[in-house]
Amino acid sequence: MQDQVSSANPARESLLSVRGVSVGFGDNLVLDNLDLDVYRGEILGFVGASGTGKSVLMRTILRLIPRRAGKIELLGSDYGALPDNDRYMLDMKLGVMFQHGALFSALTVKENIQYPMREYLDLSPALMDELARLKIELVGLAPEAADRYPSELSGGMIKRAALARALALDPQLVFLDEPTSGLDPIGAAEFDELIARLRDTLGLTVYMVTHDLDSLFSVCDRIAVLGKKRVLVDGTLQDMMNCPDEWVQSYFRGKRARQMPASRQFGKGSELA
Ligand SMILES: Nc1ncnc2c1ncn2[C@@H]1O[C@H](COP(=O)(O)OP(=O)(O)OP(=O)(O)O)[C@@H](O)[C@H]1O
Repeated sequence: MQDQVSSANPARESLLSVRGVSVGFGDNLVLDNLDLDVYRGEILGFVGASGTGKSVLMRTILRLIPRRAGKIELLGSDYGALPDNDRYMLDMKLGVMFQHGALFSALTVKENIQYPMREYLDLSPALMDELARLKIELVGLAPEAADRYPSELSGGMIKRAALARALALDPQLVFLDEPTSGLDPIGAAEFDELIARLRDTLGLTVYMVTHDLDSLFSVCDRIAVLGKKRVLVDGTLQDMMNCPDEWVQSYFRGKRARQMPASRQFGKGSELA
């Protein structure tokens, strides 16, 4: 692995393992020989300057974009090498929340949540209603939200409904693309708390693309920084502080970062320099 600063830990179970991945469009090589791990039970915050390829990597992991080289293992399996039925089972263990929610506008919240259930499971309408009700409660929406259409929801409610849909099949690993973007600071903090609670209560593993320093400081167990077409550094906030890269320094030691209250500075087992 080139000169990446890494906290790769063979003792922990990696639910997502990315090795030597390269992705490009024509002459534009966006990712070059990139390595990354996400470990069971953690919230990984994935950051990087605009246009560095955070969405491209997430879409590549989800097989929405082909890669030119490299290997990706999800929950210990190489998707491409699996028989169809095992791929189907693997898909069910992954949840995705795209930026802006991407709810189906013609479906109610309940119908949106039930969409993956209809696609992957064969359940009675009564059971699907009960499951949707539980997911709605889990993400902190009022029961009445079930019959509302996305156009009738606030930004925060849309995020929660999209999270409920991502959790519809009880996934092990959830991908969140900028989950707090567009929310006011209180709404964003509440959403962060919800994600942390789901990690703690459901043992959820979370891959979160974010620009939100609050989220990085308060709920992420580990951070990975994308730059120069690869992961420049990954680890705790302390690792970010010690990274000599100029962008990492200005991001984590810049004015916005210094304004963070000490009480919001980092979860599990790490301390600020
Ligand atoms: N479908 C595509 N076809 C061609 N180029 C693409 C495509 N998708 C992304 N790119 C290019 O890949 C690069 C990385 O884009 P990407 O959207 O992943 O950046 P990002 O880090 O997610 O940015 P932001 O933080 O602004 O969302 C950009 O140069 C973009 O133009």
